[in-house]
Amino acid sequence: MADPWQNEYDFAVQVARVAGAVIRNAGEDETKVQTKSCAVDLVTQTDERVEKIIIGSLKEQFGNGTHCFIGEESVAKGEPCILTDKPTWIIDPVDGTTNFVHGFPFVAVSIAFAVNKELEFGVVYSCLEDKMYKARKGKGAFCNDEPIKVSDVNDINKSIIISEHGTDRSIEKVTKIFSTMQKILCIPVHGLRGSGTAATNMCLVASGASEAFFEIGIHCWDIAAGAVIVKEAGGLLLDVDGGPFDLMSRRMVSANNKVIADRIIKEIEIFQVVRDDAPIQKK
Ligand SMILES: O=P(O)(O)O[C@H]1[C@H](O)[C@@H](O)[C@H](O)[C@H](O)[C@@H]1O
Ligand SMILES: [Mg+2]
Repeated sequence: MADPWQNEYDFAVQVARVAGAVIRNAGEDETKVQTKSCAVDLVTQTDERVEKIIIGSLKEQFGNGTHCFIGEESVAKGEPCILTDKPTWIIDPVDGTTNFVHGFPFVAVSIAFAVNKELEFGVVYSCLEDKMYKARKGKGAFCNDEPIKVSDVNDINKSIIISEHGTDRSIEKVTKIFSTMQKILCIPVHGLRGSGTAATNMCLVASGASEAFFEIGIHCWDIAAGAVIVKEAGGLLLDVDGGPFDLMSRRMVSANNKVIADRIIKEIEIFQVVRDDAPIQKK
């Protein structure tokens, strides 16, 4: 049988490359900051422009009305964030907006595609490094067309773990986040890292540079593409309580193997976040 989503996959790679070039070439004016949910949740003209370019091209190519779109900036403007069974594109035009604004050199375009609520492929273009990560369900994961795989480290004491502190600065959440990081650091692990972009963090796990990345408070567009890439590189995804991974829950552990994942999960202090697909008035 012909591969049903190959055109979509190939096109997503092309669009991500175009989007990455727009980000790389953004002028000073296009890095001027506005804020969204709070003073440290940043957005620029570039985030909005790149999302329009991506969704515009996808609609032009596959625009017979059958495809749905969940994009970070569209959702910020009130579009629904509901994953249905329909073919759905899940897009973060600029993952690592804070990095982008500051010239901190990790910024990614993240494009995923789900059908029947199952992720079919993911593309993460780390555009300042010019690294194109991609994976298609059942077909392996690649960086710049070279196969990648997760690390084979089983010993937590020999691991590098990635986490992020996100944009919620309530003292209760920040305390839990740093308490978790302290406990993990003191296991001890070789190191704790964070690139400032969830999509890139997941690609670092997929390519074996880090054993695990976890975060509470990320959104589906930050991690959907990375989720396919980690899985196809031989890794796994779990909820922060060890249960099954739920893309809309804003909680995620991605790891090279179950031994490392379980050891990290033991230390995670969970706090409440509102699901991506919660009714808008409750957000
Ligand atoms: O908002 P963008 O798209 O830049 O993405 C987020 C990152 O991906 C998170 O890991 C990170 O923790 C932050 O929440 C950051 O906002
Ligand atoms: Mg993001």
